[in-house]
Amino acid sequence: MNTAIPIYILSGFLGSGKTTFLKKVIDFYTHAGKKPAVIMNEIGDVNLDGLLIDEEVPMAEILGGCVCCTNRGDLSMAILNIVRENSPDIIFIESTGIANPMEIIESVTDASLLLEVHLKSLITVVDAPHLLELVESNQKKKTLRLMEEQVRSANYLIINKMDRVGTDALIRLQSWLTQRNSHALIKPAEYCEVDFHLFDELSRNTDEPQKKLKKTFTTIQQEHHHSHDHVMAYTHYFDHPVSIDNFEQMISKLPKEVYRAKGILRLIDDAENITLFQYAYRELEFVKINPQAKVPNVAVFIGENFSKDHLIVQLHNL
Ligand SMILES: Nc1nc2c(ncn2[C@@H]2O[C@H](COP(=O)(O)OP(=O)(O)OP(=O)(O)O)[C@@H](O)[C@H]2O)c(=O)[nH]1
Repeated sequence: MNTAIPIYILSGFLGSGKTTFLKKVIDFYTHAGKKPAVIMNEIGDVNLDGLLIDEEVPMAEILGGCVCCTNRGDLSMAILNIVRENSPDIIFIESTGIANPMEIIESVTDASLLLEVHLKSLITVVDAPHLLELVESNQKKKTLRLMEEQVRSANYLIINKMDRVGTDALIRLQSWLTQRNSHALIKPAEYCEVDFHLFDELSRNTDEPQKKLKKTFTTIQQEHHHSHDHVMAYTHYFDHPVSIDNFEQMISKLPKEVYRAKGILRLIDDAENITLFQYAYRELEFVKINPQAKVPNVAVFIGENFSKDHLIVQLHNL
């Protein structure tokens, strides 16, 4: 059973409703007897959103810049500290409205090299009237491109502020979103009021076999989802040392959709050392490391729409 602490990244353009969602999802988990923790990143030097969150909830703030551009190491450190100091059951990271989620995913996976956390889901909130206006003005503006990035990386999309648009707008937005991300679950909402039981169930099932997941989605949701093989990051913990030859072979057979992987290995032929591996743009690199604290044997794979099930089989054969 996977005991790693689940991490959820909350993305979405400035003012789309991330904090609104965060407050509600925290209440939901707190009432369910769980201990959530929050990491907030603000471009400015103060965190006003943090004031909206119950002070009992452990919170770390990264202020004065966007973690995706300048302070990536800070986010990994914030995760490490919050886990060590507060032992949460679940962690939410609220990114700045201008963050590129792929960079945040990198920081989370960096942290998962050092302790048992794992990226569970990326939720993107879109502001229905704002997005509609940008889309229909038909201009390839920077903001729209950033929103597209945020939409593409999500596996749960909330079309928020539905009180401000009509049903025809919803149909147009759903079509626009599905064209950019056919794998995410799309939920229209007012004030981010979504079915949190369903949200929790779907998040939990992300680790379940493909078949069961599909069944859950189709029975409860009745929306168009082609596949839930779409994962942003898969974290695998090894319970035994691996052979370097087999490992290299496995990496060489990775589909092109897996564009990044990294991890810490114990190698059969080099049992006394700990080896860090890095894989990017089809190049694999090994570095011996000497960590001060205990580290897990772990590999993290990042990509778009790759088959997690297929990868798991390859990893189990190592
Ligand atoms: N009309 C309307 N307003 C909403 C809705 N959801 C959130 N808001 C309001 O929109 C504003 C921004 O919401 P936040 O939750 O702070 O948005 P955010 O994404 O955290 O904003 P940043 O931290 O600036 O990126 C607040 O005033 C909310 O009350 C909605 O569904 N409808």
